[in-house]
Order: sequence, then C-alpha cells, then structure tokens
Amino acid sequence: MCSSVLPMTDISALEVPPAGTEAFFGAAYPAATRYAQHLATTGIEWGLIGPREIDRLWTRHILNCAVVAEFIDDSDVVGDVGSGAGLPGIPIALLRPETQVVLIEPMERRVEWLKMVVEDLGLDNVRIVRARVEELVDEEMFTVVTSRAVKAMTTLIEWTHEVMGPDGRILALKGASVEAELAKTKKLLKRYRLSQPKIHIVDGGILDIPSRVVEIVKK
Ligand SMILES: C[S@@+](CC[C@H](N)C(=O)[O-])C[C@H]1O[C@@H](n2cnc3c(N)ncnc32)[C@H](O)[C@@H]1O
Repeated sequence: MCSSVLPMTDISALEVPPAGTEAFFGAAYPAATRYAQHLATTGIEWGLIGPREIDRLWTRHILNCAVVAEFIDDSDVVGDVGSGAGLPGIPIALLRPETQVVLIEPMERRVEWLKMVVEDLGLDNVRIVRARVEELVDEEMFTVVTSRAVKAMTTLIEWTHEVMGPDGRILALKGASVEAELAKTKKLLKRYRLSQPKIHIVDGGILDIPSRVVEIVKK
C-alpha cells in the first residue's frame, strides 16, 4: 500500500441540493450535478476546493454563483476572472448555453482541472485561457467581467477596465464587507468613467442566504 496516495473523498458527505435546484437549472441539472461531483472528488483531491466545503458545495458555491446568471444575456461574452474551480463561470455557462464564457485562470494545475471538467460536461460555450487578466489587454474583450473571491474591487477595476467594451459590466460576487471596499473605488470610477456601483441582493428563489452582486457599468 502506498501511504502517500490521497484518500478518495467520501462523496456521501456531498450536500443534498436544496429543493428547487432541479427546476432552477432545468435542462442543465444533470450537468450541474456532475459538476458538483467533480468538485467533491477531484476538485478536493487536486486542491481546488477545501475539503470542508463538501457539505455546502451547492448552497455556498454552485448556487451562490449561479444566481449571477440572471444578469447575463445570451449575447454577452463573459470573462470570469480568477475562475479557480470554475466559479462563477461554470454555473453561468450551464444556465446560459448560448453565452460565450471565458474562464481566466493563471495557475497551470487549475487550468488542467478546468479543461478536464469542461470537456466532461460538454460545455461548448466555454473557453479556458491560462493568464493573468491584466495580460489580456488588446487580446480579449468582454461585455461582462465576473469575479468571486479574487481581489478587492479597486484591484479588479484596475485589472479589468481595459478588457471591457463600451457598456461593459463588472459583476462581482462579494461578502458583507462590500461597502467598505466600494468606498475605496470612488477615484477609479471617475478616472475610468464607470458608473456608481449597484449592490443586488439575489436569492434566485432558492437560497436562504442570498448572494451579493456588485454591478459596475462602463459609461
Ligand atoms: C481564491 S481563488 C477564487 C476562485 C473562484 N473564483 C472561487 O470563487 O472559488 C482566486 C483565484 O484567482 C486567481 N488569480 C490570481 N491572480 C489573478 C489574476 N491576476 N488574473 C486572473 N486570475 C487570478 C488565482 O489563481 C485563484 O485561482
């Protein structure tokens, strides 16, 4: 027996999705379930998600991110900055199969995992770019930039204002301290001709603890 081999994650601990999840995802529910299983197994074994997250994978991660999709149109081109394990990019791609979603992630191992999962889920609308987002100026242009748990709003604005087209939007999933973060963005909003941030509290009709989505629009 080789003791260095990682133990396989006990998938029986995977959170049961809340009532209404199947209806929420509709035709994408089987793929969403498979994505949850990937996160709970190889996602944990490869270090993309912490083992303690397994009993809140649906509520705190997949659904917490999926509710952003209500702000996204079929014609959008979404750049998910610091996608990590595909959050929020993969739930968006599942719910918006006509929307192009680009997962931007610099770390090689994470990119390898994303490639494996995106292929397995058959997500034809997803492209994976291994890069830091600030390296993509003049290479990529998005109508929407999404982000969760990557950097403070000031850094996110500095990194992304040049990869957003006219009327481009930032949709950032943020925690309770968002007001303090936003207070530091005033000069940047003016400098880069961005709108005042709107904070949307979204439960998608399914979450007990709603997500906080900060929306900033390029004027
Ligand atoms: C804490 S993880 C969050 C992952 C995912 N968004 C989530 O909510 O679970 C932050 C991710 O941002 C990536 N990252 C760090 N700097 C970046 C940059 N300059 N451009 C794009 N991604 C970056 C990291 O490699 C990491 O995967």
